[in-house]
Formats: sequence, structure tokens, C-alpha cells
Amino acid sequence: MHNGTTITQFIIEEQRSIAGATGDFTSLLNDVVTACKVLSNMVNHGALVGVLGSAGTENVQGETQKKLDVLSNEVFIKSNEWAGHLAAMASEEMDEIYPIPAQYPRGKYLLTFDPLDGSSNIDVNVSVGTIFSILRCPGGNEEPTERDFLQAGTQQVAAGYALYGPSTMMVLTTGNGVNGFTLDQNIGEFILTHPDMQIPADTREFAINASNMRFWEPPVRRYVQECLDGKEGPRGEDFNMRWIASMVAEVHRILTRGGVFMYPMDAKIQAKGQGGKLRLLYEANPMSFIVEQAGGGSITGRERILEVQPESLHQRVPVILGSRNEVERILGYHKDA
Ligand SMILES: O=P(O)(O)OC[C@H]1O[C@](O)(COP(=O)(O)O)[C@@H](O)[C@@H]1O
Ligand SMILES: [Mg+2]
Ligand SMILES: [Mg+2]
Repeated sequence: MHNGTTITQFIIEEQRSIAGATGDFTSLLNDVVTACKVLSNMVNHGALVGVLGSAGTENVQGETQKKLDVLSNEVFIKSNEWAGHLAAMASEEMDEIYPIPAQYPRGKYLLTFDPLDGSSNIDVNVSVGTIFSILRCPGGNEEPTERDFLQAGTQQVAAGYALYGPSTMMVLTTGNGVNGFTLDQNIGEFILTHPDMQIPADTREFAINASNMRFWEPPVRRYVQECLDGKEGPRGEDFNMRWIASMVAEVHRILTRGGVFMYPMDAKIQAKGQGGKLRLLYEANPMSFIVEQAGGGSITGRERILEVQPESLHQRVPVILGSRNEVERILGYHKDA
């Protein structure tokens, strides 16, 4: 598929190869793409359209919501509830699932999303994004329930993210490799610019919030210390460090040049009775599907994230993902420990 292909053409082409494809999936993805274009425009205009700052409300995670967390959630709901492809949606910003209202037809898919990822960076004009995942609704025509969403990541039909950075990009997988598209603001279309993205198996770059170091478990402390020891240490090579505090931007860097991203379990998170920092359905599962499709690895420290059986809508998990050989090394350190 040559560059210059629009994301719509790309999706349709892919669907043509699937026997029995009805076009529902293509049309659903196009509604998600439209929502991300609206958000790109909103984020780009920032203070000019009054979308910076706090909304003064709290979400189910106990976090203070930014105005853009709330607005982006509304944009996603409005763009996807009407077309008849979905049975229900679930969002990081909504306590309960959102069954498609009775005035609209219902469909066979479920959509989960983190409408605005990297919220702490909105007001300081650093890259943020949107993360989404598509599942089949197991309940058929029955009233959708929270239980319908509790599917392991291996069940995802598609996953993607939009990155609102110096340019707006969308990265997508339908289980057939990973492709990146750049928004051409002049024609308002995402164009294929990064076909078949592959994560290098090796890397000398790691990303972790080092301010949590004293709370880390021994395997993560060992791994990071060895990276910091560089040439003088057991790894015999120097490592570089990055931390953007927007998971979308970290994963995009890793898809582009390799690296390992860690938001591991730590004593501070444990003390709050949480299973991790990042959300399984809205962040960990879609990003793990993309990373694995690009040849990388994604674990909790102890197991493959895509095989974790979800128990609740807003469940959190430890996330360690990126260049395969480093992820396997970190898994080994956990086994040793
Ligand atoms: O503030 P910290 O500890 O650096 O955490 C940053 C992490 O939190 C997140 O911002 C959480 O996502 P949200 O912004 O969607 O809540 C991730 O994008 C990022 O990787
Ligand atoms: Mg997020
Ligand atoms: Mg968010």
C-alpha cells in the first residue's frame, strides 16, 4: 500500500480481505477517527477556545478532571453513539458503562477509551493523546452490562491512539501489524506516513518516573540501577532516559525508535490498595496490543498484560512494555526475585 493512502482507504482495503465483513467495523473506525480530528482541533486551539485548566470535578479514579478530560469524553460519546455499530461504551472518565441510548440503533461492538491521555501536560502544552480499543459485545441483543467489557486483551478487534503533538498522528492495529497516519490539516485527512511500524528488539533507552524510585520493587530497582551504571556496570553500555508523563507520547517514541516504558507496581500504589497506576481497559490493553503487533513485549512484571483477566471496569495494572529483549530481561529479573 503506497504512502498517500488515507486512513479510510486503508481500513476499507483491510476489511475487503475479511470474509463476511459488513462495513460496520469500517464505519465505526471512521467515527473514532472523526472524534480524534475534533479533539486535535480543540487541543491545538487550547487557551484560544478556553479548554485549558481544571473542570473542578473528580472522576471515578479520584483524580481532578481537566476541562479537556470532560470535553474530550463528550466528543467521543457524541461521535460514536448514533451510527448503530456499538452496544455500549466505557471510558476512563465515566463511572459506569454507557449503553447506547434507546433513540439510536445498537450494534455488535464495544468501545473503550481514555479520551485524553497525559492530562497533567495539557496546561503546559506538551503532547497529549487519546487511546481506544474495540471489542465484540458477547451479549448480542441483550442489554449490555459491565461484564461484557471484562474481556482479556487478546479479545481486542482493534486498538489505536491519536497523538496531539507537533503534528497530529493516529496509530492503528486491527491485528494485522501497526500503521501510522499523519493528519493533513489542509485536507482534514489522516494520510499513511508510517507503514508497518516495528519496534527494535534491543534498546539503550528507558522511561520511568524516577521520583518513585524509593517505592519500587527490587527487580525494577535492579534493572534501572544497571541502566544508570552504564558502561561501568554489568550492562557494559550507557543508557539514556526519557519521561514525558504522557503514555501516548512514550509509546509513540518506542514504536518509532525503540525503548522500554515502565509504570511498575510500587509500595506507594500498593498502599492505596490499587493494582497499578495505569488502567487495564483504557490504557494497558490497547497499548499492549499495538506494541505486540509491532514486535515488542508488554508485561505486568509477572505476566503478559493481554492475558490478564479483567475483574472490574476501572482496574489498574503495572505496565512494562517496549523492546522485546529488554522486556524479557525485566521479566527474568522478576522471576529471579
Ligand atoms: O504523573 P506521572 O506519575 O508521571 O504519571 C504519568 C502517567 O499518567 C498518565 O498521565 C495517566 O493517564 P491520564 O492522563 O489519562 O490520566 C499517563 O499518560 C502517564 O504515563
Ligand atoms: Mg491515560
Ligand atoms: Mg485520561
